[in-house]
Amino acid sequence: MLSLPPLYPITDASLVEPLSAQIRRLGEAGFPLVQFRGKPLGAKEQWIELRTALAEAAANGGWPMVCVNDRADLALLAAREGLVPWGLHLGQGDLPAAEAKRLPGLAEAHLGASTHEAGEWEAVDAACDHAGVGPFRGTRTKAGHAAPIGLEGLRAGCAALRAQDLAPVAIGGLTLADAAACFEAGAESLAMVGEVHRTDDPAALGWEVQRQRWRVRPPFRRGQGLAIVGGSGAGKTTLGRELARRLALPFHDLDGAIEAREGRPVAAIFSAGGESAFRALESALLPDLLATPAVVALGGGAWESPVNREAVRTAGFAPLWLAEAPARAWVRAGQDPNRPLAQDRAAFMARWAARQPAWSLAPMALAFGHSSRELASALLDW
Ligand SMILES: Nc1ncnc2c1ncn2[C@@H]1O[C@H](COP(=O)(O)OP(=O)(O)O)[C@@H](O)[C@H]1O
Ligand SMILES: O=C(O)C1=C[C@@H](OP(=O)(O)O)[C@@H](O)[C@H](O)C1
Ligand SMILES: [Mg+2]
Repeated sequence: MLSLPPLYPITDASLVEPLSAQIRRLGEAGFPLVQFRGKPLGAKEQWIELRTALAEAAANGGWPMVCVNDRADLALLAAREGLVPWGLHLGQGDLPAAEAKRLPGLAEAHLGASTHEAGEWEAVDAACDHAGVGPFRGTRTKAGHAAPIGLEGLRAGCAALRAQDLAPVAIGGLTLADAAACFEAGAESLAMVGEVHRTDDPAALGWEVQRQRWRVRPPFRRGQGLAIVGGSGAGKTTLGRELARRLALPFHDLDGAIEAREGRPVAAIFSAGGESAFRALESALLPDLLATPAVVALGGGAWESPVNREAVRTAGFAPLWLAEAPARAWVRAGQDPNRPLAQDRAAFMARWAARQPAWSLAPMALAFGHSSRELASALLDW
């Protein structure tokens, strides 16, 4: 099943703040995925805002990922400009997902559907990998919506979607107080419009919703090995060491193991043999670190290799994507002399954007500005 963030914010076109500014602000707050919903604005304004948002995200490591609501035409236009959105969310009356998938540039886009009742829950277009289930309750952000489904409807909808391997997204007037019940009912993610724009601290809201999800569905089992993946400077090594200490498991840093084996720093390995020499060492050493349960922090590029991903999977380790905002990671890792691929900001961001689809295969952990210690506590609070 597709891995989604616990909280999925949606833009609100009734606000004074332009949609592109909302997306930038939510990305900076730490949200990896935001839905661009431009209704009821006209096509011209929606297009300007969408293009601005996607261009800004592209220059910032592909963060946040943007899912376009309704407008396959605008998603297509964006793709034609090389600004392929993360996904496209289609309502019952919009272009069918299977047709949208045929549009040039959108073959890889994540397609979502809106579902409101039995019948729709069981018959989602096979081109989709996630779907909204709602409305949970009546909401003022959407006029003329379907009847509220409540907790029982949500439970039935989520079960039907999960049976089709679709990630269920609860939607419709949700607040923080609903989070635990919605996750218990089977939601993978909570989509919010009102609550996320009402609060003056969306990061705190995102953090609390994430805690609720982890309490209901821990991201790994006790005793199970953990493989932390994500970009350079995300905090993988720091979090990994902290988690291992608390779990009383050994800690291995893949870069550290390589340096110990080679007797020289990462930068020296890169300057002597280039990136390919370093990648060969990563793949050769990783299986040793996965031999017994441990917390393993991978380097920023290690998860790109299908061989390494398979090694983690066959070892029974739980992968965890430490999904940090790349701008924040750059402040920490940028121009570190021992991180050869973190020297030029534009190259760092382009690499981040290219790697994000692979990282996002793993369940994510979001820091929202919290320390590694706080993140470790939240991850183990079950
Ligand atoms: N959650 C965090 N908040 C603030 N600083 C952090 C956090 N996690 C890591 N750091 C700091 O950022 C730098 C990079 O962290 P590191 O663990 O080496 O990242 P990675 O292994 O993902 O490249 C370190 O100086 C570390 O102390
Ligand atoms: O991004 C990358 O490809 C790299 C990241 C580094 O690890 P961190 O993610 O711990 O910085 C290290 O493996 C090497 O410099 C290459
Ligand atoms: Mg590291």
